[in-house]
Amino acid sequence: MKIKFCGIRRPEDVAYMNEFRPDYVGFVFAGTKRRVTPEKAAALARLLDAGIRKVGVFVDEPPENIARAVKLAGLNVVQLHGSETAQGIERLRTLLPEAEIWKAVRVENSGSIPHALGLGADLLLLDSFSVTEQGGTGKTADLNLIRKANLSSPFFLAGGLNSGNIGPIVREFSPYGVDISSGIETGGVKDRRKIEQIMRILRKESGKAVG
Ligand SMILES: O=C(O)c1ccccc1N[C@@H]1O[C@H](COP(=O)(O)O)[C@@H](O)[C@H]1O
Repeated sequence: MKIKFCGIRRPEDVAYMNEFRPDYVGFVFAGTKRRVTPEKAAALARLLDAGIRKVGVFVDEPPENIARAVKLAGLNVVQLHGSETAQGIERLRTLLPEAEIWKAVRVENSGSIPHALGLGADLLLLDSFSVTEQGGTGKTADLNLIRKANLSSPFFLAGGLNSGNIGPIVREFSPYGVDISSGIETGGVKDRRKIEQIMRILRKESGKAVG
């Protein structure tokens, strides 16, 4: 099972990533408290272990701006967390033929996942829905809707995952990967102890069932 830690924005956060080595780290380019500029992401990316893949999180950003950030910071994956369309994704593929494209689904109702499956992304990332925020909410996704969707393609699971709930959730859903942001923070900043704790749980779970 792949592990992504999101919302990296300080050199200390990069040091924690290099120590615990998730598969992916995410830089948030949307206008939230975790936002970094492409230049800042590039500076942090230079400190990151070369074996960790870099994800850029964007919300309804024009494809040309996304392409600029990807090239500047050397990102491997684009995570689209807004209401992006199939045409937007097609345009991104033309601009960034090498990048993986993930579509985040803020799971609101039974139509959310089927709609996203038709957009042509490489992978879906299932997150919680909120009227006021577009991601990084710390709120658990609607697991009943995810259960009912019975997805047959690999997906990332996100939304309020933390050391208290992640074990049973990954056991039930066997996601391709998990994405955690709020659950490894204390007082709005990444917390080394929480990262260590969650890595311990995920390594144990991977050894057990998820592979
Ligand atoms: O983290 C953010 O601030 C953010 C802002 C806008 C869009 C997405 C964002 N993060 C993504 O949100 C999910 C869930 O995060 P959490 O664990 O519930 O805090 C995750 O995929 C982040 O990449």
